[in-house]
Amino acid sequence: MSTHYIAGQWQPGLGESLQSLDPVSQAVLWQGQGATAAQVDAAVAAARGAFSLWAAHSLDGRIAVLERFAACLKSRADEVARAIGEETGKPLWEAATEVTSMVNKVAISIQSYRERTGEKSGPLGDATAVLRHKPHGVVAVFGPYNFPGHLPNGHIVPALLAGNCVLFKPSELTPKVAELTVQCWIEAGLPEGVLSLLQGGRETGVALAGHPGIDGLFFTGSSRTGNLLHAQFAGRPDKILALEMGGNNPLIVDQVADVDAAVYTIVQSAFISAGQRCTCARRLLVPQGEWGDALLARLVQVAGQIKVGRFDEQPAPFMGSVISLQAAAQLMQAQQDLLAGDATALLAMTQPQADAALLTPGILDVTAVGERPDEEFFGPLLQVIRYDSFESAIAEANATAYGLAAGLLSDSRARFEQFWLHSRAGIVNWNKQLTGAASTAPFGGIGASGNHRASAYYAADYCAYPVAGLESENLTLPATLTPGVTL
Ligand SMILES: NC(=O)c1ccc[n+]([C@@H]2O[C@H](COP(=O)([O-])OP(=O)(O)OC[C@H]3O[C@@H](n4cnc5c(N)ncnc54)[C@H](O)[C@@H]3O)[C@@H](O)[C@H]2O)c1
Ligand SMILES: O=CCC[C@H](NC(=O)CCC(=O)O)C(=O)O
Repeated sequence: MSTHYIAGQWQPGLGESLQSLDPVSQAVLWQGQGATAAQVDAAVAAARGAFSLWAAHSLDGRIAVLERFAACLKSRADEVARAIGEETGKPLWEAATEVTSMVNKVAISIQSYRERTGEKSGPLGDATAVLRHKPHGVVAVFGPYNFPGHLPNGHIVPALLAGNCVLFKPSELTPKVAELTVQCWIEAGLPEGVLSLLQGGRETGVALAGHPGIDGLFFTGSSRTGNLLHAQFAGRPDKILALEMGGNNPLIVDQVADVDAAVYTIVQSAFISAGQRCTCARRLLVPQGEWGDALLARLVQVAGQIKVGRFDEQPAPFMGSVISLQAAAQLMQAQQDLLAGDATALLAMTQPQADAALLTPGILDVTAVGERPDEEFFGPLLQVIRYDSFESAIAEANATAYGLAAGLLSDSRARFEQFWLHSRAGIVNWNKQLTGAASTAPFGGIGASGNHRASAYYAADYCAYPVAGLESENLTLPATLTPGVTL
């Protein structure tokens, strides 16, 4: 069984049994065994062995491999999109956009590498001041399930471009997409050992994160896991750790002229990917009063008509399933807990079939809930909070330990400027949906959402370290010697 790719060879796993399931039909899509600590050791050793040659490759040589990878993905786009749809449940149209993002990541990373971590030099006295960048060495990449192709790719592409060797541990819920991605790297001609694929869950993750042979770890996933990794890396300033984590993202609605535009933007913010994007709006802040009541009535009407269905259903649904029956059950429980604590269902989230992870959009008014949980409910469950002044809406928006994305829908520039000044988040949008961030911009959050190492366009920054130097072709005595030295 080809489960792991280690030292240029596909090999079976020797660890825990793994299966990935179609979240709707529960059909088995992939099965194998996770990588053991010994297999992690072998992959780290292969990467260490491959590092100096890969780092010494010319930049053009590494770019050529990346471009062949992008070409392979393009030629297998339908197959990869289908695997994404099957494993995550997201509709095919959306899975296709994920593959496009993966392809585009290559050109964007090359541009970013040159701009942010390329070479610079200039005269300084009788020498040349030179700035170059070097790769860290061997880095681990941990991916989440919600973008099983695009998000690990957002670490892997810039890491390889900078000359690092990579140990890729995808989410245990999406091994098939990871396998297809690695097949493309192999087809692109990546030298042996430069990239390994280690499938597995927590056990494999723990073995890899704690391995003394890695120089860094680039993580995208939940704040819970990210915090564990942060604690594990404490006292290790020699290792680089980039954490891209979750959010409890606020979206403030001001009294705007175009109600339908507001409703559409809220739907795209809260319910795309069945609410399984780190940037999804979790808290909708709506003014008290008649205008706010009318906006919510329209939102409930539109959200109640959203088409939910299997990833390959035709006509296409807007929302697919959540990742698993377990995730669906947890979300249903979260809704029940909120309702038990004084929330009101404006539109109850439902699970129409007990044996499928399809959920319909849910909208709860939680204004009356005394102690609102500052938690990320990673699914189609939107919490509404009514506010009485714009200042109190901003305060409410900031009432979170997270700080990933925040947005404002308002016709007033002055209000946007006030919001921008006071909001605490790495992404601050105005009259645009919170989701769908551009790869040509940095992407990261503050607070519990990240550790100040933004990804996307700024991923180049954590993939290489700067080396500054003073250089001169000849060693010469300076014209004036310092006092007290005679030659
Ligand atoms: N900020 C971002 O860029 C971003 C992007 C996408 C998703 N996310 C977040 O990711 C979460 C959803 O993804 P998920 O559920 O797959 O995240 P997760 O934290 O459960 O898993 C992420 C990865 O960590 C591994 N892992 C889990 N426990 C581990 C441990 N104890 N030690 C080592 N590795 C471990 C998993 O196997 C997986 O590969 C959401 O919270 C979402 O907001 C953030
Ligand atoms: O689920 C979290 C990420 C969602 C996505 N963000 C990006 O794609 C950032 C750009 C990049 O990483 O290249 C979104 O905002 O929808």
